[in-house]
Amino acid sequence: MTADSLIITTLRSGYESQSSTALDASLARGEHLVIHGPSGCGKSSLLKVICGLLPPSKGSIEWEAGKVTVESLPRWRNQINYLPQEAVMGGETIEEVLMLPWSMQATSLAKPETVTCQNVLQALSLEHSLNTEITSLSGGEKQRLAFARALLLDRPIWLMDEPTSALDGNSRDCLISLLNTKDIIAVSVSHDPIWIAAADIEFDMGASL
Ligand SMILES: Nc1ncnc2c1ncn2[C@@H]1O[C@H](COP(=O)(O)OP(=O)(O)OP(=O)(O)O)[C@@H](O)[C@H]1O
Repeated sequence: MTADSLIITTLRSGYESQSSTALDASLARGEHLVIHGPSGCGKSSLLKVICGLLPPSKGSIEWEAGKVTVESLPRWRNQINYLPQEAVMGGETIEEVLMLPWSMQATSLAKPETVTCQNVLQALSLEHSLNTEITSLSGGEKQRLAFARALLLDRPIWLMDEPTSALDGNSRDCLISLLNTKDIIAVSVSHDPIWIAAADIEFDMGASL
């Protein structure tokens, strides 16, 4: 494992069944861990613990050779692209949504050029102008727009909850190919067998129930 590996040790949220196995994983750049299992077994809660949105009931997360603690949470959150089940828009137009991290000063990256924004939209087959109203987008388009913003943010760790739930097969395949080109660590929660098969490591939360 290299210094920028993500090491998850016996992690539990406390919302899973007592009999389920805790999560142990070591992920290097370029690797994707997928968490799957029956509805309600605690997948989203575990992902929220990895995000730092919920405290763990047990276990730890290590990144760049340091444990993620309450003190290091702000830095940890700056490493993460969190894509929750319901895509968070935070703006009225595509441009406002893409620029949310910059308008909230949540990143020190330079504001992307218009052409860069147009390129990420095109990479996700979003053929809309930047001033398109969000209310005119479908659920799948909103999900892809959240991915476009994540691409612009260019963070090393992507945490995705049901990333393909609103996508058709083509969009899902496009997203899998796109993620494979990125030098990121990905952890996702999914019920989608094709998404699960495309990941490098599987964690079946239902296996020990
Ligand atoms: N903040 C909370 N307070 C109380 N119970 C919670 C909380 N968060 C989650 N739970 C409970 O923990 C269990 C696991 O929920 P979670 O959303 O993590 O499951 P999941 O495996 O992701 O489900 P699904 O596949 O249906 O999205 C559920 O019974 C849920 O009601």
